[in-house]
Amino acid sequence: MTTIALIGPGAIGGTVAAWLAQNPALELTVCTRTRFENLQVDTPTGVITANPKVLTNPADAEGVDWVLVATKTYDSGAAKPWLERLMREHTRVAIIQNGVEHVRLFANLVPRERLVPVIIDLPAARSAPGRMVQHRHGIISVPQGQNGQDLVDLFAHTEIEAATHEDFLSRAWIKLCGNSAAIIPALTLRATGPTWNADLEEIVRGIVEECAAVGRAEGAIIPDQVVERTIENARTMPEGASAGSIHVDRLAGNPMEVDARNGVIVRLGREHGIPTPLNRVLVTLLTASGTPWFIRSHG
Ligand SMILES: NC(=O)C1=CN([C@@H]2O[C@H](COP(=O)(O)OP(=O)(O)OC[C@H]3O[C@@H](n4cnc5c(N)ncnc54)[C@H](OP(=O)(O)O)[C@@H]3O)[C@@H](O)[C@H]2O)C=CC1
Ligand SMILES: CC(C)(CO)C(=O)C(=O)O
Repeated sequence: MTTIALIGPGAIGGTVAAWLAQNPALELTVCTRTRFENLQVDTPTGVITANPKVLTNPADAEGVDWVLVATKTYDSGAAKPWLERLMREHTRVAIIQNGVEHVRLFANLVPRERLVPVIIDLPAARSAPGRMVQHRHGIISVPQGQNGQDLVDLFAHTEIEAATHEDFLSRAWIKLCGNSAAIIPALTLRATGPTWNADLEEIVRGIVEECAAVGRAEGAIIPDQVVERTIENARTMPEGASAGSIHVDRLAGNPMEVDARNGVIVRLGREHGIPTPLNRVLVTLLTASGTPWFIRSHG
């Protein structure tokens, strides 16, 4: 029996946990902030359900073989009390988050040799605690090596396609290029397709080209088609479509992963001497437009 604890059962964590729980050889514990009874995911091939052990207090957690962290990047620190209880000498910790800083964010919490960064392409949303919709087929990418392969094996029974990659760095930056453009709909609260024009195209191109330039300086191989594909996706984004989790967070008045998705382009760009004026302006504006804490707390 392999024991797994998943921290952060939101859109991604809840979906991943429900898929893993379909294998009775995996003993799953879900570490949550908001209690729920069971998991139910509407997947592209039907509804799956699961009844994992649910914990709300880190003091109740015990050592496991694997910890999967699926909090937002801005909640990474919240995983600390859970990790302190769940980790034993052999425990490996997979970080399922967007961005390119999985290792940096958890460097002071998990020994590097037991940390597995994960990139997930899987559009999902949460309608209520424990209730998720998985909109499309999911893909998981991890670095090559024993840890990566062992994580991939955990997903063998699922419909999520997991694979190791020799050049994980490039996978992460290519995903970030796609994610970087979502800052526009998160800011305007409109799909980009219906208002597309040459000026908007120049802005989207600039955002993604800045991301690609910084990624390449970091050592990633990013083909030009990645930039063109991202522009095409933005150009054809239909009215009413969601641009993904950052857009959902802005609409819900939640904190946003602005720093992990676009701020990082500015920060690392600065280190490499690469100008990132568009990302800088948009990060500043989106950060300034975030819902103030007193509105979030008091409605
Ligand atoms: N949604 C998507 O389609 C995709 C998201 N991603 C990435 O995956 C990551 C997760 O995103 P997503 O699932 O959308 O985020 P959600 O906001 O849906 O879920 C985050 C979860 O973390 C939980 N959490 C926060 N703090 C704690 C804590 N102290 N203890 C336990 N749980 C905690 C939240 O609790 P609570 O239930 O109280 O809110 C919530 O369940 C992000 O990096 C995102 O960018 C990647 C690909 C697609
Ligand atoms: C665009 C998407 C859904 C891709 O998996 C994503 O990464 C997000 O919403 O954060």
